Amino acid sequence: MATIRFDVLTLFPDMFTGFIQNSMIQKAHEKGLIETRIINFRDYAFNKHRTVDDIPYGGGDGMVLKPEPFFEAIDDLIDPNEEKPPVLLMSPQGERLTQQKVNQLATHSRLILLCGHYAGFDERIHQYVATEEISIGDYVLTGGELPAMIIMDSVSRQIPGVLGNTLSAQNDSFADGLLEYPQYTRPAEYRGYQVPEVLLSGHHLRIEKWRRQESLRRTWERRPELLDKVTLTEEDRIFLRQLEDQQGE
Ligand SMILES: CN1CCN(c2ccccc2CNc2ccc(C(N)=O)cn2)CC1
Repeated sequence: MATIRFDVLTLFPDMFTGFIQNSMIQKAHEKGLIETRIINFRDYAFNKHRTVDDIPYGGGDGMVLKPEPFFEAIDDLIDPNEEKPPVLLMSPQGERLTQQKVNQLATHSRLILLCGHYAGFDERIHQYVATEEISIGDYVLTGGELPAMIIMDSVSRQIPGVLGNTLSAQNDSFADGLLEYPQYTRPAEYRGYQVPEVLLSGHHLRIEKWRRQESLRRTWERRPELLDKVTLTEEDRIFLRQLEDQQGE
């Protein structure tokens, strides 16, 4: 029994082959934790020429995705007696994707993702097919396929058992709201560039402290607005005050 299933409606199913085969999703597939169905919504364009798009009413450039294929596909995918799963429309006008949103999406057993192209979707798809709209960021893409893969990747990571060591999903920086601390590996010195001594010390408490402080420092330097949402210990506050004092100098 898969713990989550992704149904993706797209005109470019081949875009997903490499992504699915070369990611942890493949292993999760084999473990039966994740199922994916990539569906070409042109298969649901039952008009004579199987067209999925048409010119916009009111004039203007570009082509708009017709409602029919999406309504027909959803009717085929969703059993009317079942509770309707989230139908996510990937668009620049959507709610910004955050780790919190990802975690919430991961609680569902099924997600349907709508990938648009051309000039976008007929509004009736937004209104009556999609249950919510998601944007991966404030920039324009040619289609919703990459945003759909981002949803699949980020949500899959939150499914227990998908990542080998479940700890790594919980320890993700965004899980505690801070940016990730610096990582190092061998050699300890390379072209004169040294790995911080503390990491070679084997003192786990000192290493943990150093990592927490480096997460705080990096967040303070690059994304200070994230600090408002983080639960800080007294020790954290002391460290941040030191950073502020140093900046004052
Ligand atoms: C020139 N316009 C063509 C139509 N398009 C559009 C409009 C509506 C839905 C999907 C798309 C596909 N594009 C996306 C999709 C998502 C994102 C995101 N940020 O999540 C950015 N772009 C917007 C751009």
